[in-house]
Amino acid sequence: MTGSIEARFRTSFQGGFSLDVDLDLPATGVTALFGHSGSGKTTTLRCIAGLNRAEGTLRVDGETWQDARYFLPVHRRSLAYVFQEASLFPHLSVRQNLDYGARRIPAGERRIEFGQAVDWLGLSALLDRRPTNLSGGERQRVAVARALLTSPRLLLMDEPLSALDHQSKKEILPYLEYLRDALSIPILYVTHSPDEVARLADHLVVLEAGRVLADGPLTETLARLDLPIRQDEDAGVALEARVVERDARWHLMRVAFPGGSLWIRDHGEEIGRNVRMRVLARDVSLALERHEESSILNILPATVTGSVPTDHPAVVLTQIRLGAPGSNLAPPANQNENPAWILNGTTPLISRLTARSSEALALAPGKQVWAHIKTAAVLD
Ligand SMILES: Nc1ncnc2c1ncn2[C@@H]1O[C@H](COP(=O)(O)OP(=O)(O)OP(=O)(O)O)[C@@H](O)[C@H]1O
Repeated sequence: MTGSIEARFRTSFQGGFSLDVDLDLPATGVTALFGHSGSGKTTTLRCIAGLNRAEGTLRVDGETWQDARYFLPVHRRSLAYVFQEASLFPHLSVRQNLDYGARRIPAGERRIEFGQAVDWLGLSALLDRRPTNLSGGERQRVAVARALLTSPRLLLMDEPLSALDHQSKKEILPYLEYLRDALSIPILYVTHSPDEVARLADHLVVLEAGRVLADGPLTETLARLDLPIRQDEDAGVALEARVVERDARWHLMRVAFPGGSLWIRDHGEEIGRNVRMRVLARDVSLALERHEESSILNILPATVTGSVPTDHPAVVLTQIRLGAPGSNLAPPANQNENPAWILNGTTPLISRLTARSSEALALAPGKQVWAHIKTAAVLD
């Protein structure tokens, strides 16, 4: 794949850490850089910003910012950087802080106008306030708006929520989701929060010890069984689905995605809207039969694609693919799978089950199964 950001860097520090990454990242949406502390996330962003002078190549949208003979200095790189703590001018009002961002760009080159940034980040009621009178979440919203007013071609965010409490994170996330969908520029977003990855990312890069362990679309990468991101109790997959049907009597809505669809609690979105959902491995069980008498509403045909042990010998994680080509399970009789409600393609899920069940069902790659999905949550 040739993305809009091609970044290859090699650098090492006294103390032993070395970074060696080779990334092709998409032109739009949020790419999360995820990894444990010290894996090289911030160093990668700093290399992109030109704050660290690594060996390598950087091309953004076809324009070379760095190669063996050339190094575009930091201040000439069309990017904005949002840090953990908003660094606003305390003696200026919110409006003046925002103007400061906008002033750096000649009027003819502005791609994002003042009013638009204020709207996107919900700042109109705060414009005359001083940063010291704002909450941490509000300050971060101002910092993001100020960054956007520099009309960057690339937005870098380094753990922008990690200094905020739970409530402030909850309040700011919808703004970031909105930006992800509204902006036509790529956002590189450093985090070590799996929740933020699931909510915000479209593309996921996993770093470990300065190397790229994985680099791919969100759902596929979260479903990989060989990455540290899946280690904890909350292993699962995040996916984008479309609301296709509503059952008003039972307060349910059906959401469709490549290879399947699910009935979930009605969340109020209109038909045709996209929602982001998480399906946790512990909510997916596997069976060789479609248990019609089960209380479980969502039973989908799938194919086993892999399995790994976990930290506990009783438990394994199994990867399946919904709607896998070649599935020879009979289509469900009644309520579930009208082909019109399934988008083309396949979706991977992870199931958490006991090693005993896995052996009893003789689960192995290629085996056709029924996935019983107990619950799936819309992320908000
Ligand atoms: N200027 C420097 N000189 C020496 N070592 C450095 C320098 N900058 C970073 N390092 C080291 O490089 C490694 C990677 O650091 P980096 O900040 O990129 O990690 P990170 O994944 O962003 O971590 P965190 O999640 O804790 O922010 C760390 O071991 C760090 O100590």
